[in-house]
Amino acid sequence: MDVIEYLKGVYEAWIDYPKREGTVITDKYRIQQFLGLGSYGLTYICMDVDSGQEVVLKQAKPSKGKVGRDLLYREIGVLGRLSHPSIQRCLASFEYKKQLYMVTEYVKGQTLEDLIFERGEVFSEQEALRFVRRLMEILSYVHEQGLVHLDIRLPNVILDGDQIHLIDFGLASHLGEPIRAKFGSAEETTHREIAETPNDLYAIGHFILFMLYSGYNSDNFEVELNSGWEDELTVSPLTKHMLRKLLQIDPPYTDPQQFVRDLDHWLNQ
Ligand SMILES: Nc1ncnc2c1ncn2[C@@H]1O[C@H](COP(=O)(O)OP(=O)(O)OP(=O)(O)O)[C@@H](O)[C@H]1O
Repeated sequence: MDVIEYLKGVYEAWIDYPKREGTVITDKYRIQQFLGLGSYGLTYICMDVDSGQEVVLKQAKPSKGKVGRDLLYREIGVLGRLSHPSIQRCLASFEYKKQLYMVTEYVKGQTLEDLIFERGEVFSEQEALRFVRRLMEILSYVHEQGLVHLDIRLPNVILDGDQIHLIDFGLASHLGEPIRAKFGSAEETTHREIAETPNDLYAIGHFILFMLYSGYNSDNFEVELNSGWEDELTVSPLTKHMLRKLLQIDPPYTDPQQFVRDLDHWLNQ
């Protein structure tokens, strides 16, 4: 690494350094906990001191400059179009000391990633398909609004009691738009795919595999997920059929409702 790159890294880490707990933004949002540093934002749990409500505050990463702001503006625009009990509402957006912020509802509960990998939750085939059927209701709503989520993954699905929430609309695109790869990722400049519902269905296929592998005894989870799930998992022929279509091994579902019909058929048999 040359000296310039090194100094740039040090400078970025310094300007992106998370704010301390207790810091108050615009006299209204008191920072309670830093949640994480994403590809273009810093996210905190805050207390809205006026309403006493816990909210999530996302700040565009200062080091990403205009690009970070544009991506956060985009996410604000996407959330503004959505109104669904399982999707966090955008409560406000504002500029403060030349920084852009977005305020959304705080979703309590645990991500599917934490449930499976930290708490060791195991999902049977039926439980996994029932869960995904409910997730498809949320996703169908998103698709009906002309959007594709493009980041359906275990950490972006939260279970709060019996309620499922879908979060992280940072990559969401309008149907037919060219897909932007995750900011800073290796494919950033090479991705040319168009955003379509099968992109989300493909991710749903992987999502189901992760849920089904929760009951699989092995030390080498990742490797096996990418290789022989058809040999390793014992699932019904219809589940295998659905997975092969979702994962585009067989001709994919062109309409998500075809998948929902197959799911309903499985669940009602
Ligand atoms: N509304 C929310 N309620 C609860 N937790 C949230 C909410 N929004 C984000 N989080 C959590 O905050 C953390 C940071 O989220 P954020 O979307 O900023 O970045 P990321 O998802 O980690 O990265 P990237 O932006 O690169 O996808 C994640 O752990 C996420 O689960």
